[in-house]
Amino acid sequence: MTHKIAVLPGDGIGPEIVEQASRVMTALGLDLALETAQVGGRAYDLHGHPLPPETLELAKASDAILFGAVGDWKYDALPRELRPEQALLGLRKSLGLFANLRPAILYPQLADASTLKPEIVSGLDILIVRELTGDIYFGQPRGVREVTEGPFKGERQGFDTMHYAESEVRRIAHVAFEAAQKRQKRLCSVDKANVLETSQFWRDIVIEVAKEYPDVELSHMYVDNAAMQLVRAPKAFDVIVTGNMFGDILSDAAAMLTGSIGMLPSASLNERNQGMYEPSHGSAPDIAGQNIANPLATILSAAMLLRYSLNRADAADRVEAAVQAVLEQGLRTPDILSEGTTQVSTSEMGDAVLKALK
Ligand SMILES: NC(=O)C1=CN([C@@H]2O[C@H](COP(=O)(O)OP(=O)(O)OC[C@H]3O[C@@H](n4cnc5c(N)ncnc54)[C@H](O)[C@@H]3O)[C@@H](O)[C@H]2O)C=CC1
Ligand SMILES: CC(C)CC(=O)C(=O)O
Ligand SMILES: [Mg+2]
Repeated sequence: MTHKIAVLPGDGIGPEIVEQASRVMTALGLDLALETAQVGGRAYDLHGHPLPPETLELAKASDAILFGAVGDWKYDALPRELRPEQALLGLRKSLGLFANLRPAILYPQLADASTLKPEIVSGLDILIVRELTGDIYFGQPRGVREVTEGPFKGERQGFDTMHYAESEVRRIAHVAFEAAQKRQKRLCSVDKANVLETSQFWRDIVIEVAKEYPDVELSHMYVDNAAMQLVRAPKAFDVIVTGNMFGDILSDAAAMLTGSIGMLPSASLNERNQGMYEPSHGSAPDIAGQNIANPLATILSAAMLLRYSLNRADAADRVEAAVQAVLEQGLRTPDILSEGTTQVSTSEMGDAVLKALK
């Protein structure tokens, strides 16, 4: 059976890193049909919208999506609905991709690349489960309004709305408990229940769901402390489950434990295990077009695609082993370069992974 994969490179470094991941997927010799479409600022330039209908249709009709990144400073003055980032939010919402899995693994070869001491990060293997289609990123109403009473009367005020429905919390909690069952059976739910009603509600529901998973040890942590613990003693975590905004922030922090944000892949899944796979980082306009971005997060995202959406754990293992092999050979893009290693470009890193594929 041919698997249809939508390839959406996007902006900035997106096309450079997705090219390498596409090459790796093609080289596996599987029955895959890769089809590319425009998304983000590039789609806005060409079609007047960051998520053109043809791109959305292709994504919906595919078994899985390989996504690069979107965004560039030059689009920041556009109305919100036309900004490149809306394409990503639109895809997540339209496809119901509520479960975002962000594994933060420190490959032993990169112990020196992390900004943290090797003893703090060596052996690190944590999984952040981020809710992806709710929270303040999608809550309505939002906007800018005039204040009509109180100390700020007459001023303009920006506002957003944070909310979570019970079913939204339940389904992401189930994903996280099930993931924990397959790992060290420890789940930490991160919230801000000491301040936010939404968070207290989140916590109450997670405690209810926990009754179905007596074999998983559940703990709770406020997000400010979680940010601190991630850099103080990250190995104390196994699986973290959290809301959309806290997960966005904590996963960037976790990325630095692995040496670089260029190493952190992600899978965004819906209830049918259809998925969008993308690096956790953005379009990095500061390094775009220079052939220096790290493509490994995208290549590892392709491995997650094979594992979760195509049920090809064997092929995923091959890709992950090839990434390990190139790191073992000492090959590094500038973001993970350390003493005694060899600097390579984005495309040379892709070449090396292809060569290392068994
Ligand atoms: N999933 C997506 O498409 C996301 C898009 N963005 C967008 O990306 C643009 C830039 O946002 P930033 O906040 O700067 O975040 P960013 O993740 O693009 O970059 C942050 C820093 O990490 C570096 N970096 C990122 N990926 C790298 C890689 N593969 N190899 C080496 N270095 C890498 C960048 O050079 C930069 O110094 C904005 O327009 C933002 O809205 C941001 C986050 C996610
Ligand atoms: C551009 C944002 C909506 C996405 C983001 O920062 C992320 O998913 O990590
Ligand atoms: Mg982010």
